[in-house]
Amino acid sequence: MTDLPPLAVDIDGTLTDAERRLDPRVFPVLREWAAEAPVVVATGKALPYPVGLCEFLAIPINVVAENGGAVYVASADELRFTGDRAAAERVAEDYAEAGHSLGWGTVDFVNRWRETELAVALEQPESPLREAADRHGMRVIDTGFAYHVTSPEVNKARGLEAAADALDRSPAEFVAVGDSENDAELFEVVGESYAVANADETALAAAHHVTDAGYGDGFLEATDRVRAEFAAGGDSA
Ligand SMILES: O=C(O)COP(=O)(O)O
Ligand SMILES: [Mg+2]
Repeated sequence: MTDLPPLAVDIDGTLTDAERRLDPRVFPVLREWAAEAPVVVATGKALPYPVGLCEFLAIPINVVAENGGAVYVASADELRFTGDRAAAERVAEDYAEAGHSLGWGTVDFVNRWRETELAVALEQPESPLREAADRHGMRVIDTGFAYHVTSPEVNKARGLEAAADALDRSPAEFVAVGDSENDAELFEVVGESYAVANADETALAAAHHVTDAGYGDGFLEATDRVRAEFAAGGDSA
C-alpha cells in the first residue's frame, strides 16, 4: 500500500452539477483525502469561493484561483498573484465601447474580488470579446460556465506548480480531476488526470482518463479509482 497522491480538483462541472450546485457527496471525500494528502482546489473562480469551500470543509486552505492567477497554500501562508488585471480591464472597456457588458449586473460578485483577470457571462457575445482580447494581448478561456479574459502566461498548471512548490511536492505527484478548457494545461503537468464525462473536448483530449459518470458522480468515480489503485500498491497506465 502506497500513500495517497496529492489531489488537484476543479470546482464548476466537477464538484457541481450543470447548475453549479455543489454535490454534497463530495464533502466527506474531500475531507478524508485532505486528512491523508494535500488537496488543492484549482478553479477559475475568484479567491473567496475556493477559500470559502476549504473553510467550510475545515480542510487546509490550498487554492489555485482565477485560473492560476492567485495561489495560496496554508502551510506557506503566502498569497501569490500573476496576471494583468489592468489589461483585462482594458479589454472590458473596449467591449463596453462596442456596446457590451460583462453581464453580471451592477453588484458583480463574480469579479468583485477578482485580482488578475475578468470573467464575462456566457450569454454575452463572444466574437467582440475575443477581438478586444486580441487587441490587448489577452486570451479568452471558455470554461462552460463563463468566458475568462486572462493573461496568456497564466493557467492552472503554472498555479499548481507554485502550489506544489509551497507544499514541497512536485506537480507530477498530483492527480487532477476537472472538466474544461481551463483544466487542460493542469492535466498535462500532473502524474494522472481525470476528465469527468461532461468535460469539453479540450479537457477530454488532454486527460489521461475519462470517467464514465459526469459531474459529482464523475469526481466520486475518479477518486474511487485512484484510491483503489493506490491501495493495490501502484499506478495504472
Ligand atoms: O468559474 C468558472 O468559469 C469555472 O470554474 P472552475 O474552474 O471551478 O470550473
Ligand atoms: Mg470546471
